[in-house]
Amino acid sequence: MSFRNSSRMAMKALRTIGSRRLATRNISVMSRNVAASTTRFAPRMTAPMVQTRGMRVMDFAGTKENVWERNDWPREKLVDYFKNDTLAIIGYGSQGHGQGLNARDQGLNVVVGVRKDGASWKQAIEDGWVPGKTLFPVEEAISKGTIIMNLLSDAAQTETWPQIAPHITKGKTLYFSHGFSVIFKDQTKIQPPKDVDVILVAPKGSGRTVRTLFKEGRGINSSFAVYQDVTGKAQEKAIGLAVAVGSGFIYQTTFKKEVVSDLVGERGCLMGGINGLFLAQYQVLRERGHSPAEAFNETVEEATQSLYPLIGKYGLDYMFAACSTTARRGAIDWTNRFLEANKKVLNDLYDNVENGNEAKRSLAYNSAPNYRELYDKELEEIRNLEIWKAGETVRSLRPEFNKH
Ligand SMILES: NC(=O)C1=CN([C@@H]2O[C@H](COP(=O)(O)OP(=O)(O)OC[C@H]3O[C@@H](n4cnc5c(N)ncnc54)[C@H](OP(=O)(O)O)[C@@H]3O)[C@@H](O)[C@H]2O)C=CC1
Ligand SMILES: CC[C@](O)(C(C)=O)C(=O)O
Ligand SMILES: [Mg+2]
Ligand SMILES: [Mg+2]
Repeated sequence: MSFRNSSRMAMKALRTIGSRRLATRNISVMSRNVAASTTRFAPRMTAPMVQTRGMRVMDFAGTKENVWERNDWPREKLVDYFKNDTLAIIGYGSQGHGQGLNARDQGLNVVVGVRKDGASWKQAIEDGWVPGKTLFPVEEAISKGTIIMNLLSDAAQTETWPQIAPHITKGKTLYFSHGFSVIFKDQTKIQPPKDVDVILVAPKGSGRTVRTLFKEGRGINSSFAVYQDVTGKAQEKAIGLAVAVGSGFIYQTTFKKEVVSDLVGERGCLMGGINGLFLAQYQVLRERGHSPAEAFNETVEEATQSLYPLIGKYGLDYMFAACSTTARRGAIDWTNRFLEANKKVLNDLYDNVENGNEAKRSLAYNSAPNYRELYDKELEEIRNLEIWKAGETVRSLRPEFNKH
């Protein structure tokens, strides 16, 4: 069987995976297919080492970590567990929208709290939240909620805390999707009351993806953490809420570790780093006489359309194996140069996250009343860079946009 056929079959097999049980069965079929030409690059699955109710201890490359999964929280159990609760989603940005709609679709009691007549208020109405019934100004929503899910922007959490705090009364649960407000409390002044559970569920992906994966019947990976456990139920509640808002697998962390890794990740590989690397390569190719289309195809289009999805599905070794021996030789040889250069930058970044400099910058910038316009201006500048203008044209040629 040719490599192309075997990898196509492997892709198809992966797409059909609907549950862990199905995956376990399919994986051996898939491995056989891929093995025909790339024996050492067949996808592997790690079996759970221990299975107690609801929690698995998994071996991650030699380190054991606990993982919870949504299969242990079927919808009936969720509805029963939270039957006396009202989830108050405060803020309706990317996460408020994804988490709120998912929890509502799971059958839980959910209300949304945002500034009246702001952009989020209007969006919430479009998504079917009803003013006076399920959509309220922030303080009113908090007064109705038993689980207060603070999904305002991190800067707005600081700004609104003096108004919000008095409504976080004994017996309620305070929920965040980021360790930011609590960990950088020297700057945010957010000190949760002592008599409430304080938990975190942080989806490891955009709120838009939280919603789309849920609608596809899948779930996003999320982290959870407990900062304060007054009831003795904080952990169980966090895991239940993680499932309610659309998580598939749920990993344990602390508020500190979540916020530090998150701020590093988004400034590094996920957003800032990749932007910098794309730009650097594109500029070098252009400065050395290559056309915009060639530079874009060789930098972004091939990455996102061909190679990175292979990493996502099967791992880096599989992607390397799918490329030429010429490419592999060069890629392996040049890795260390990039590793060394980037580790310096990433260590610098980590220090600036850990010492609070990044939090300070983010709070200052995002507290500006015109923060949206400021970003719009910067994003407009990015959109107009030659690399992304060239990208628009390259994308327009894709079959889905070019039907004739
Ligand atoms: N974006 C993501 O995918 C992820 C976000 N997170 C975390 O989730 C939380 C929410 O983030 P995200 O969904 O991106 O939301 P945003 O950062 O986009 O915040 C949007 C909400 O904040 C409100 N808001 C902004 N300023 C104010 C203010 N001064 N007073 C009242 N409300 C205000 C907006 O209301 P209005 O429309 O009225 O201005 C809007 O509802 C954050 O802690 C973030 O770090 C975690 C994982 C991923
Ligand atoms: C990568 C950006 C993120 O941390 C996220 C989507 O996880 C965010 O803060 O939006
Ligand atoms: Mg993140
Ligand atoms: Mg983040």
